[in-house]
Parts: sequence; structure tokens; C-alpha cells
Amino acid sequence: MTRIVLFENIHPSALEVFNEAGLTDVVTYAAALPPAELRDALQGAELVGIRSRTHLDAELFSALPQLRAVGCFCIGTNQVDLNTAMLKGIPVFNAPFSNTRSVAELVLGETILLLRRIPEKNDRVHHGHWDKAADGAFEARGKTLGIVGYGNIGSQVGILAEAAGMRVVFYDVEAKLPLGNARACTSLHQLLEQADVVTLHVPGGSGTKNLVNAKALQAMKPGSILINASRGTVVDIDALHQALQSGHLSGAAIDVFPVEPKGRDEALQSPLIGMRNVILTPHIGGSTQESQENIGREVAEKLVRFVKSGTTKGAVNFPEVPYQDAGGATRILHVHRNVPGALGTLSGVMASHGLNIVRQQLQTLGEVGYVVSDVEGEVSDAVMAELRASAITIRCDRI
Ligand SMILES: NC(=O)C1=CN([C@@H]2O[C@H](COP(=O)(O)OP(=O)(O)OC[C@H]3O[C@@H](n4cnc5c(N)ncnc54)[C@H](O)[C@@H]3O)[C@@H](O)[C@H]2O)C=CC1
Ligand SMILES: O=C(O)C(=O)COP(=O)(O)O
Repeated sequence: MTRIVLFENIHPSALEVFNEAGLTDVVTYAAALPPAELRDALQGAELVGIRSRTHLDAELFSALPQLRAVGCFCIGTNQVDLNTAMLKGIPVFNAPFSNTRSVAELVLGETILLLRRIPEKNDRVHHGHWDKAADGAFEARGKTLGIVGYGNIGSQVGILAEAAGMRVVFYDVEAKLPLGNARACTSLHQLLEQADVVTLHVPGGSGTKNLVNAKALQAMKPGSILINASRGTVVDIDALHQALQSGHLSGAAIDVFPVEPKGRDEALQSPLIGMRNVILTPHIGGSTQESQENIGREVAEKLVRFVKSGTTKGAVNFPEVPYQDAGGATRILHVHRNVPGALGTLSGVMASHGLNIVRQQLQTLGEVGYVVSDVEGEVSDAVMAELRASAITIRCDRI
């Protein structure tokens, strides 16, 4: 029985998908666990499901030789050591689209609220003040929204913002098709110096660490606004604090932080706490009923298809072998070091045991190759043992 362990309150739609597929050994945890507890909880697990708060590092992968695949029930995969997972023959799947609309809607809402200084006005009314004034309050119509990272989320934010009458510019390291009337900037600086509101939608990781630093903040227009619902590492939070305190920026909405609380009962530590016209949210950009239900289903289906057929389509770190029906044959999933003659070595072992290959697919990615072979008849334990013992083999399974 395939043991599946799910963390971080993954939506029950995932459980439904696993159960419908006959995978009923599912253990669920409501929260992310610290490293030692995480390792214990994962003993014997073949599949693991996480969201953005569970870190799967090289040490953990080494302690879990039975682990076959990882499902990130979110978009970001920077919390997983993807390279180590690949070298150990473990594909990592995610849900690249399901929560993108939720983030985009939140960003549009925050744009309008911050332009009107609503966080500050809301707080004042709650504390017995009635400052009825138009000072510092602006319409979104006619303002310029600068989108940094024009991928699945950034491009949707642009469409929603244009519907509200905003002018949209974007900056991306890759060439992108501008949607609606959006215009591409040739540099981050060009975007920063013209946008009234800057919103960040780049991935986390070393390539975007402190992308918005003191210099970038200084380049932004006086009185402009920063929104970050991407990753906490993208913004130098102390520099942002300074820019807000000096009044150079008039507001900010921050959903993600360099260090985030580990659970419900831990308070966020941030210099931004208590600042005027600053919205702080607990990393809920993608947290809606709709998105979580869809993500639960989407990622669970990818894991089920991998377990049942070996397909790695949609894996973010692994050679992608598309789905193909096994047509009654026995299927051998072989992950190997990508060296010359690997396919010949593998086929040679099968031939020496009289196995006839009816279908075979090979894909490679960097140092790893993945072969899905359909063979006639039974595949004995002796064949599997010989395949596993080969010097090129990383892992080998039979379906
Ligand atoms: N706050 C939340 O709850 C959520 C946060 N996210 C975060 O949002 C990020 C973006 O999500 P998607 O739009 O779906 O990703 P995506 O991969 O579709 O788009 C990211 C874009 O950023 C661009 N990019 C990469 N490095 C860049 C750089 N240095 N400067 C400018 N552009 C750069 C890429 O070329 C790509 O077009 C995710 O990686 C995740 O970290 C995603 C979902 C929910
Ligand atoms: O999808 C992402 O990358 C997110 O940041 C959302 O993460 P979460 O599932 O809310 O922990």
C-alpha cells in the first residue's frame, strides 16, 4: 500500500482523488512540522504533499530512501531542493495555475485600497476618529501599474488593472506577449521610475533575492506604492521600512516575508508592523476556497498518474515522460545517470532475461535519464534486482 503524507492543511479534494484511485493510506497534518518531526512523520512515506512552508532539503531526502514523488500543493517550489530530488530519482509536481486568479484579485483590491489610504482611514475610524478628507486619496483610473514578472499571475493582474482604467507596464527577464494595452519596459529601472503602483510577481530563489533593494526603492516615484505577494526574499524589508518611514513611498501591501511565522500562534516579527497605510497579510495571496480545492485535485491527480503510470508530465525538476496507456503490459520505470549507452544497458538486461519490449520512452534532463519500458508478460524479482544493481541505476520500479 502506497503511504501518502500530507502537510499544511491541504484541501480534502486531494484525499478524494487519492481514495478514488484506491490510495487509502493517507496521513494528514494541519501544519508544517520542524525538521526532526517532519523526518519522523515521513518514515515509510512514498508520496509527500506540502505547501509553501515545509522545507524538503538534501538531508531529509537522504533520510527517506523510499520516497518516490513530491507534490507541492502551490505554485512556488523554492522550498524543495529540486536538484537533490532529481538526482535521487524523485519528481516534484506543483499546481502552476490554480491559485493565480486569487493572487491577481487580491493585488487589484490592494491597489485600490492603498491608493485611497483605506488601511490608515479604517484604523482611524476604529480608534474613534472621523478624518473625512480627500488628501492623499486617488482613483486607480489613469494611474500606472508596474508589474515585475509578467508570468501567469502578473499578466492576469494587468488585465484586471486595465479593466479598472489603469495604464499597465511590465518588466520580465523573458520576452512576453503583452496582453491588452500593456507595454513592456526594457529595464526594471524604467518601470520603477514611471509606476504609481509596483507589484512583484517573480519567483523566489537566488536570482530575485533583494531585487527590490534600497536603490530600487529610491528609483520609485515619490508617493508610489509597493505590493509584494511573490516571495519575502524579493524585497529588502529594512530598506522598504526606511522608504515608508521617510514618506518616499505612500503605502505597501506585503503578503510574504523573509522569515514567516511557523504557525498560527506565532507573531510576525517585522519593522513594518503598525505602519500607516501598510497592509500586512499572512501569506494568503493564493488562499481561497476555489483555489485550494482546485489545487488539491490538480496535484493529487498528478501524483496518482505518476504512481499508476509513471508519467512525469508537469514535473518541475525531472525528465518529462508523457502519459501513455500501458495496454496490459508490465511497466518498468527506470531512473539512471545520464551517461552514453544507458538505454542499451537497460535494454540489454531485459533482453538477457527474454523480455520483449513493446514500447519504450526515454527523456533526459541534465544529469538524469528516465525510461518507461512496457514489456510483455511478468517481470521477475531477479530482473528487477539486476536492473537495480546496475552502476547507472538511480532507482527502478515496476508497475
Ligand atoms: N502569495 C501567495 O500566496 C502566492 C505567491 N506566489 C508566488 O508568485 C510567484 C509568481 O507566480 P507565477 O506568476 O505563477 O509564476 P510564473 O513563473 O508564471 O511567472 C514568473 C515570471 O517572473 C519572471 N522573472 C523571473 N525572474 C525575474 C526577474 N529577475 N525580473 C523580472 N522577471 C523575472 C519569469 O520570466 C516569469 O515570467 C511564484 O513563484 C510564487 O513564488 C504564487 C502563488 C501564491
Ligand atoms: O503557491 C504559492 O507559491 C504560494 O505562495 C501559496 O502558498 P501556500 O499554499 O498558501 O502555502
